[in-house]
Amino acid sequence: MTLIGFKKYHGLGNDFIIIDGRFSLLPSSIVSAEKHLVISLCKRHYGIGCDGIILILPPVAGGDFRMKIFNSDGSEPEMCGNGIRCLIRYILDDSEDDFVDSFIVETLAGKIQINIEEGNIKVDMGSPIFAPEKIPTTLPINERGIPQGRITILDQDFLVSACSMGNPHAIIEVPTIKNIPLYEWGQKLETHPVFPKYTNVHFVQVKSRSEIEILIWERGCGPTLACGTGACACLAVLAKLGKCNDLILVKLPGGELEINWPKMKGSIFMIGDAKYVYSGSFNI
Ligand SMILES: N[C@@H](CCC[C@H](N)C(=O)O)C(=O)O
Repeated sequence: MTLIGFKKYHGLGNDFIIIDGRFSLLPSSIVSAEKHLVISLCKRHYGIGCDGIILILPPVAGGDFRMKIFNSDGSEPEMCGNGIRCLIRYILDDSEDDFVDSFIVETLAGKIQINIEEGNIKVDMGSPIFAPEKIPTTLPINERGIPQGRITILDQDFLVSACSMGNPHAIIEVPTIKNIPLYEWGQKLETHPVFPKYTNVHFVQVKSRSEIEILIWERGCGPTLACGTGACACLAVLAKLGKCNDLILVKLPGGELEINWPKMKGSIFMIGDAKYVYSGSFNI
């Protein structure tokens, strides 16, 4: 049996256990994230309980470290906005050097630049991707350059827009997010065939040109309290549709994020923090 230490962090209630593999080799069942192990650790009420597991690993492509993340169903997404803030908060808490305020994290979605500004974590989330084959989606591009189309599930018709922030997102504007049957609709939309690698799903209420509120169903997790990549994808789609400014406040069930896409060109920036919850260990 091997004892594995972890620390739990959350970003607006999107919670992760972080396992640090920078300085010692982790057992192969952890690094390859054996499905049954991830599922049992993430299971609420029966396991530690979290939306996902983050491994911090030595860099392989010139970054400071590498993030490997697993959803609570054991699948491996390309990127996670709240997760990367949790990882950076962990690094800052763990470090004795107060002067480091810039990091490069390697992810499956590429290298992510992070800066610490006035105690907040500012993440360069990269440019939104609208090319259908890169999301991937079979939805056709509309006149504003967004993959968009109608999807019918459970006798309901939805106008769905798609965008990738390294991982796929489906965005559906609704008059109000109250009374959305998230479990019924989320599951069906996540696995709809127009998204061959499945998708994260966001129901969005536009409150003004500078404020939106979203309800989230995450790929491989189900409902979560926040989704950083999703908040960026919502801004990208709504800004391109001419419905919001390039700097907005995104209200999520777990709190608020400031998202900025300066002049709608290049990278989107996400500003927020993450919090330590507790430490523990488990045997495998
Ligand atoms: N919560 C995340 C996204 C995590 C990955 C997602 N479930 C996927 O499969 O793409 C975030 O904050 O971005």
